[in-house]
Amino acid sequence: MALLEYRNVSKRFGGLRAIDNVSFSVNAGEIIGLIGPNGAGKTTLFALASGFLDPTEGEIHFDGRHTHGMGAPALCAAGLSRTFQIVRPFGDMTVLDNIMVGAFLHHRSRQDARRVAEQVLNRVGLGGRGDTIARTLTLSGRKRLEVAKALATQPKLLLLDEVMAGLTAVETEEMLDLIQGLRRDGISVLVIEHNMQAVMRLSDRIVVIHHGQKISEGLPAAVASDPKVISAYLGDAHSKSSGAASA
Ligand SMILES: Nc1ncnc2c1ncn2[C@@H]1O[C@H](COP(=O)(O)OP(=O)(O)OP(=O)(O)O)[C@@H](O)[C@H]1O
Repeated sequence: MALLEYRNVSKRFGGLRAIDNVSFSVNAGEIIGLIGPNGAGKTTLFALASGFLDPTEGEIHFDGRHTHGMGAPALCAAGLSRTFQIVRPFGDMTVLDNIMVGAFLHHRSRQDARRVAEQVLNRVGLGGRGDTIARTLTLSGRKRLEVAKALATQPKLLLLDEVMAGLTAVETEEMLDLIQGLRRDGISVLVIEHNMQAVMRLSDRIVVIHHGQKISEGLPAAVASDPKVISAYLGDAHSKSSGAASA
């Protein structure tokens, strides 16, 4: 069953068609990878699904509801939570207090929110760091905290925006284990990731966006050998290297 469904979605920013007639879905229990060159439209698709933006055309449905006009807080309460590419913890607060902010969505009492936050803290491998001031965490710790803040809202679907960027090989493996564990716990995942090896291993299916359009969708191996995908990435690399050469 589709948990999240983009139906012929377009989004214009003034004259720019950032998303152009995109359709795909995330079914319950799936991990879907969303890839594409820089500026392709991936973050805009996240913003559309999570209620930060509404489509100019088309519809998005989450858990059987048309999401237009719901806004981010209502979508989060309905079970869709996201992380941000730039990690932004409440820097002067402790790690546990950061996670409690998410837990208060469904729990009024401080005691209940704290209990949920402590479970999440252990779940993401930050057990023992609850009293640490958030801004003193390493990048890997801040990425885990970002996932923890989203998890504390007890989502059905988690949108993860580049949670492996900048991590070492070992930290990347740990993050892959964590995400696969979340799926085993019944959480579906849509992940934007530039680390190709990681996203190919993690995902059941991959959706490829280029210039706002979906150019490919399928099993990781099929997508990786799709000529349209190869050309989108090589074209992008080529234009970047030409830019670098002329700089
Ligand atoms: N609020 C906005 N106003 C105007 N243009 C925007 C806005 N948000 C995104 N864009 C433009 O929409 C296009 C898609 O951007 P988006 O950030 O979704 O790409 P992306 O695939 O997430 O890129 P990256 O991998 O570099 O993060 C870009 O051309 C971007 O400049």
